Amino acid sequence: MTEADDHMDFDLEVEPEDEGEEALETDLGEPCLVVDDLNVVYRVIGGRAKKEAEKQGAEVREVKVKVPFFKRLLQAGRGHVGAVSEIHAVRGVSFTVRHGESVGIVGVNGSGKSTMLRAIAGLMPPRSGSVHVSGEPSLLGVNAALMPQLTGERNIMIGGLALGLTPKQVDERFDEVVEFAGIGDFVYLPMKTYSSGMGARLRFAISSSASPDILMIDEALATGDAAFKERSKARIEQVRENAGTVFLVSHSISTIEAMCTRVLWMHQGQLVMDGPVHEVAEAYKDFVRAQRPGNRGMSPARRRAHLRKKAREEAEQRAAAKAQQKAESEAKKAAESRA
Ligand SMILES: Nc1ncnc2c1ncn2[C@@H]1O[C@H](COP(=O)(O)OP(=O)(O)OP(=O)(O)O)[C@@H](O)[C@H]1O
Repeated sequence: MTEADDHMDFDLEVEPEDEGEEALETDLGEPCLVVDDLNVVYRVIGGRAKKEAEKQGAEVREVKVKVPFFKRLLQAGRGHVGAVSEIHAVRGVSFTVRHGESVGIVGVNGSGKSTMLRAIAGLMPPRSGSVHVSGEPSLLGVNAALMPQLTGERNIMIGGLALGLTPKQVDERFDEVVEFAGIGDFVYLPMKTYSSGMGARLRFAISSSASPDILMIDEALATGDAAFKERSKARIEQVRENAGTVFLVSHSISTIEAMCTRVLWMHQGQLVMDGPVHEVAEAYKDFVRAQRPGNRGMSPARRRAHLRKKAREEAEQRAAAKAQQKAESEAKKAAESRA
């Protein structure tokens, strides 16, 4: 992958453990989350974050910050801190989610997936728009509470308490959380000594231990082996059966297909598609393939011709299927009238 392509690190391969797997359909309840015209903006100083965001296609603009006269006097001779820019990470996103839904979020690097989850969890104030949640949004609440300098053991207690469990309930679930995270005796060491995968798995294990109303999983599943994924899937189904809602951000489309019923596709901070898992997954895969270096070289005219040909083929397939259906139903009617 070249540097220019490194924001496209998604995975279209079907993982062996995801082969043929689909999320269970459950009865959907009342809406539990309404995101209404959400806009989230980061303010950054200096050029690095700005450049990175521009490379990822985010909307970036320089802002003029008025420095009061006395501050300018105080800073005189100290050099300036650099230009201030605003990165518009989430742009006018609206959707509603019902109890029991399992929602995947896809999009290339920097498309705003994590920022949106952070805003839903109340960790990022929106610039405008609103998020209405009924119930307790989990994971990130726990993330905020955890402390890297403390042992996994202490963090399980802190995280459990943050999720509303009593100390006795945390004690009862301790072994299960450690086993789920697969971190063994590391649980007695400070979390800052963990690999990023171990940390992510422990956070997921803690967050899902209290059957939260809304469970948010940001890439944690990518850090586990097949057995961890299997345990996660069972945990996700359990949360949904208790009418909870699951959000899953993943770069692995097969993980999303195996675990979600609905997908939101974000691009450059905007919601470009929201629909049933297979519909959005197919459209996203097409987009990813078209972005691959070989295909990106296609001239606009050739790409248009390619898309026209594809649309024609699909229309022909649909017409053939319809004709066959009609012929079958006429044959059936004829057979019935003969009988
Ligand atoms: N803490 C931050 N400060 C400034 N800009 C940020 C910060 N976090 C994210 N951004 C910028 O906001 C935009 C959206 O980033 P975000 O991390 O939400 O995207 P993402 O889709 O989750 O990406 P990835 O798949 O790489 O995790 C990007 O342009 C990113 O550079």
